Amino acid sequence: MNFIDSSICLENCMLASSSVYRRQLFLIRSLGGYCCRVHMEGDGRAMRSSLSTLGADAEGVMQKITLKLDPSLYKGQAGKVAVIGGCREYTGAPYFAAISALKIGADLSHVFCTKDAAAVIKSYSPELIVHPVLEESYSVRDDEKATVSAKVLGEVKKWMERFDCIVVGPGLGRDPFLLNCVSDIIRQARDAEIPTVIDGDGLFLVTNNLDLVKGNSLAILTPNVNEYKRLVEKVLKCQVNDENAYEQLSSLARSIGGVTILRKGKTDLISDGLTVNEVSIFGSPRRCGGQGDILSGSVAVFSSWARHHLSTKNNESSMQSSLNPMVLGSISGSALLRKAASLAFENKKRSTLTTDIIECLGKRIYALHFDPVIACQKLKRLQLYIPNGFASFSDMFGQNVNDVGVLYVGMIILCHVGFVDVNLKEMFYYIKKILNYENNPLQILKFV
Ligand SMILES: NC(=O)C1=CN([C@@H]2O[C@H](COP(=O)(O)OP(=O)(O)OC[C@H]3O[C@@H](n4cnc5c(N)ncnc54)[C@H](OP(=O)(O)O)[C@@H]3O)[C@@H](O)[C@H]2O)[C@@H](O)CC1
Ligand SMILES: Nc1ncnc2c1ncn2[C@@H]1O[C@H](COP(=O)(O)OP(=O)(O)OP(=O)(O)O)[C@@H](O)[C@H]1O
Repeated sequence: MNFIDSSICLENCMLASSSVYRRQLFLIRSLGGYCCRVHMEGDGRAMRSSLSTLGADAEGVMQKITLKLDPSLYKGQAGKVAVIGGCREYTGAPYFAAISALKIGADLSHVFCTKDAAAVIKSYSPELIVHPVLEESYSVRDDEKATVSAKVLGEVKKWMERFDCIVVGPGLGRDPFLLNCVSDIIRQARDAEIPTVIDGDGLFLVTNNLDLVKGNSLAILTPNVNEYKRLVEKVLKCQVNDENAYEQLSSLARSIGGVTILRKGKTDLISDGLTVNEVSIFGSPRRCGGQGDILSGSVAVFSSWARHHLSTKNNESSMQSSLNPMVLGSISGSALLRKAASLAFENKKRSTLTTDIIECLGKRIYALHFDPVIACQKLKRLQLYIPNGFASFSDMFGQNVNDVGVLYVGMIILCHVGFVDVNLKEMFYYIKKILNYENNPLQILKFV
């Protein structure tokens, strides 16, 4: 009997000893990885597994893959995404997904929806590029269907290759004619090798037509509790088994040919069939509708950035190719949504709505770029400006130098991330980061 500390949930030892496994483990850790403890029995089967993931680790992944703001970039290089969704009933969902992508940092965000939904979505935001191209059965005669369907596909095709990622499903509805057209769009994206996040009614569609995603490693499915249940029943022909959640998820992803699945819930679980990762950062106790839509928009942006990040690390190219950008994008999207939801809840409590969470996305991304080196430089500079700062702090608070130092760092951190956006728990996380930095001025402070 042995324990393996890994980011991979395995069904047999052969996989555990594979070079792919070891590479993934090494690389995920070097990206700020997370820890999954799988309990292996003598015959190599994973009998019981428990994951322990630190929020900060998922944040580390997010921080590494987040595209740096760079003056040499031109419009579009930070990401172009499209949401395929929005019908008579649902206009909020595609808006939430598309606007979240923009707020996180994508340059352009498109929505392909029905004519009924388009005017409404445009009225929510002038930032979105809205294409009123989808049709529902009620607006198309039977004899027109083939022509209309070809026209819809043609309209989307004109744009498809420009996108870094598409999200299919938020607020799509379940009209059979519309879903038929969307099936063609999913095939088109696959042919063009465009990463595709499938959410909401898109999952209803692919669960009944698995061939649409089977074997597509650029597809990410983001099922909620109902959608996951339907997928498990359809693919694995059994019930959801939470005792065996990691193995079941991994087996589901493998059965659909290596797609990435982000199983949403109290803890988000992410698997591409080879690895299982969890994100359990504290989010919000509010379960208002639309949070899954924010997630799908976020995952789209982060997956694009992860692909970019891995493709530009030339010196490590052979190793980097072992990492799945879809998994990294899913981890990051989940972490960001949860952190934004937690901040929104701090401000709005029970009245927290999806739009409040969206407003917190940017602040959360900004807080990510906390750099202990820069913070320490600022700290040193501040000492020059307030030469008696430490003494006066001591006088004021009657505390010893270490406490004063911590307060001092706390002040800098608060300045750095913008006073209101850091809760106490996070402040300690940042302070810890500074203390771990070898040139930190607190080393000097200890001797003052
Ligand atoms: N503000 C907005 O615009 C928002 C819009 N949203 C959008 O709503 C859509 C559905 O997403 P959701 O997450 O409510 O679906 P989910 O939990 O699987 O189903 C719950 C129950 O409802 C039922 N059911 C659903 N659709 C049905 C249909 N057309 N016709 C009949 N039954 C249907 C379903 O039944 P079942 O599938 O089990 O038969 C289950 O029992 C999706 O497009 C999403 O993006 C959300 O993002 C929230 C914010
Ligand atoms: N019990 C929970 N505790 C904390 N966070 C949760 C919980 N359940 C879901 N979440 C978070 O909310 C996000 C959305 O999950 P949810 O299950 O609400 O999706 P959804 O039903 O598809 O959403 P939507 O209303 O947009 O359709 C998930 O990524 C997850 O991080």
